Amino acid sequence: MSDILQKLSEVLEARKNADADSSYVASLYQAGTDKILKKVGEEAAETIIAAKDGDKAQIIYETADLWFHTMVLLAHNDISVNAVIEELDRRFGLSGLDEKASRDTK
Ligand SMILES: N=c1c2ncn([C@@H]3O[C@H](COP(=O)(O)OP(=O)(O)OP(=O)(O)O)[C@@H](O)[C@H]3O)c2ncn1[C@@H]1O[C@H](COP(=O)(O)O)[C@@H](O)[C@H]1O
Repeated sequence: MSDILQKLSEVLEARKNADADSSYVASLYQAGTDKILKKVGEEAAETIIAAKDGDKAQIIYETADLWFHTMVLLAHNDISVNAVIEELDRRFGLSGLDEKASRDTK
């Protein structure tokens, strides 16, 4: 895992014991799943708009917001970022078309 994802994961875990008044992440945990999901949805929509506009800097900025809020969602569900990385690793080299074909025959 990249160093920043590892370091951010550790901060997100530590924020489970933080005060919502002094931490944005703690305030999301305190607000609960619906608030976190709302932020994930908003950031996904903003990423889509940036991509439609063809603004590369804005796509990077909004994708960082989206990844960050997705990581908060994972942490809130006690799922490590490594679990997602392991899933991507498991899929590595398996064509999406082949994977879909194997599902369609089941
Ligand atoms: N990477 C981030 C990060 N990316 C985005 N954001 C925040 O996510 C929010 C994005 O929401 P919006 O752009 O919609 O802004 P907003 O209108 O203020 O949000 P709402 O009031 O609608 O919730 C902003 O408040 C950003 O500051 C982040 N907040 C924190 N981090 C990381 O998380 C760490 C812990 O943060 P705290 O818990 O606040 O200490 C920080 O040190 C950073 O490393």
